[in-house]
Amino acid sequence: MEVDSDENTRFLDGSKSFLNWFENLPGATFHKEISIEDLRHQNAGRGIIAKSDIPADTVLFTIPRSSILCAATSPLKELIPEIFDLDNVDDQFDDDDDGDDNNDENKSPSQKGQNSWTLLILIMMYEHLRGEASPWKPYLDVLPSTFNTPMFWSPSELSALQSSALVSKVGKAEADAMIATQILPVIRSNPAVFFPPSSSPSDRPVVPTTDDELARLAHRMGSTIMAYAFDLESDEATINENNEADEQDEWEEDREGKTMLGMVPMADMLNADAEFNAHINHGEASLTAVSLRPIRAGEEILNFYGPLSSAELLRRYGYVTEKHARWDVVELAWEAFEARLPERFFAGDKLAPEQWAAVQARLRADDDFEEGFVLERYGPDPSPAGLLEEPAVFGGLPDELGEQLKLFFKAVKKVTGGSNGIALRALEDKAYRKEMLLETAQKALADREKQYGSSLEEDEQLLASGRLEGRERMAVWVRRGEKQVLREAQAWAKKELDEILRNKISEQSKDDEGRASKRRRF
Ligand SMILES: C[S@@+](CC[C@H](N)C(=O)[O-])C[C@H]1O[C@@H](n2cnc3c(N)ncnc32)[C@H](O)[C@@H]1O
Repeated sequence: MEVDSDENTRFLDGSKSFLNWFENLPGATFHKEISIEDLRHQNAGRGIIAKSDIPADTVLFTIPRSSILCAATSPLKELIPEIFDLDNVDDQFDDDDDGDDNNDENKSPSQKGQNSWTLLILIMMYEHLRGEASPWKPYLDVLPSTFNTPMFWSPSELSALQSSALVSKVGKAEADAMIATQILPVIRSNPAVFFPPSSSPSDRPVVPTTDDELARLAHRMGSTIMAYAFDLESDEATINENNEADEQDEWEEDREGKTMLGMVPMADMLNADAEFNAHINHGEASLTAVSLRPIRAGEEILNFYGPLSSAELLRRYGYVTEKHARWDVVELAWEAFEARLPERFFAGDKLAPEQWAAVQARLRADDDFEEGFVLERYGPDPSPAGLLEEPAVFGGLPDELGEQLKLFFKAVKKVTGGSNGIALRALEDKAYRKEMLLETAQKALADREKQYGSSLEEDEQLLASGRLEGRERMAVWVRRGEKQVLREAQAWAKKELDEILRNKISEQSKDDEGRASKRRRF
């Protein structure tokens, strides 16, 4: 990657000032045998490298909690206390069902408590707009201003994902709506807080003035949070669970199941992979990065972002790695599966079109009805030392798909008044139902594969050619991974069906032998 020399200098100076700022934080430590390095040549921004061999269980750096940028440390809490009111959260965009939506309908978004996500966006925007006055300035300066997450891809870049479910999860429209209704009203209602008259205007960044500019800044902060922020666990968590909560403990949001989100300087300089060698421990007064195993000189110090598929890694962090492919998944819509049912199972025992429609409606009205199913491999998580010790293999279709097939046959039985012989047999005979499941799935999976615009082999060739770069390569990587899971699922279903067939043949020949020996005896 060509980088101009000014940009290069800014990048390297940014790392130096950040480290200098960090090392001067009261309570911070930074191991003398590690360093922040420029990894742009491998499209990985900054990362931390071991300068010499480091034993296991070494504290690599310590981050005092007071330096974390979050609801507990932000001065915004004194300036706009109402948005910190966690009992009065506008959860329009909070997609968990924890029932903590205590909206007062008469209040404007600027008077309501934010969820941890929107609150941190506001906190970061506030610090950004403070410029030199922000105590976090050297840290904010090394955070990214551009991203490779699909949120920022053009329609043509997105089209390279073909029919990956990732396309529907990018969430650009939802993010735009969240910014318009949750973020901008707070900023517009508090101009003196976000745009104070500056004694020295050159100290402040170019101030975004239009809604569009502010929305762009909010997107940038939202995407930074997505790729950089930590859920702040607390050592006090167990105490709190025992109902002996220290009311002074600001490190826990007092909402069940939710921890505060925070930006943790230095911890977020660690890149990550599915095999890793460091872990962030959350202590009471500080967080520490600790080596999980011996790290050799020159090795990158890596964290773990979780067992994420390539698509999810790309969606949240804007990169993909070979090792994460073990968690690749593919989604199969029930509709695609159902489309393959009539031809085979009702060929001789047909449902009239109106009966078929009634079955579909009945099934979809069931509380347990699922629109789609996730196919995944099975394999152990990384070991405590951060190593993957066994490969992940495709080991079966989701149980829920089999359960929904049963539900489907119950609907057929109901609609036909118990006159459809195939449905009756399928409900009684588990082995028969399994065979149907496998045969139908095999066809539906082949159909799903065809929904992508290119074949697995073509994608493999493309990736092997070395001609792909950046976003296009990552898109091809994601769709190739999904097709790979589809192939493995089809191979698995075929193997299972072959075994059923072999068992049937051997049962048959046992029966034939039995009859022959009986005949011989008479
Ligand atoms: C928490 S930050 C890590 C520090 C980051 N490299 C930086 O320069 O600020 C997460 C971001 O780092 C990059 N990243 C992390 N691990 C990576 C890896 N193994 N390969 C490439 N990029 C990686 C991605 O851009 C991701 O969104």
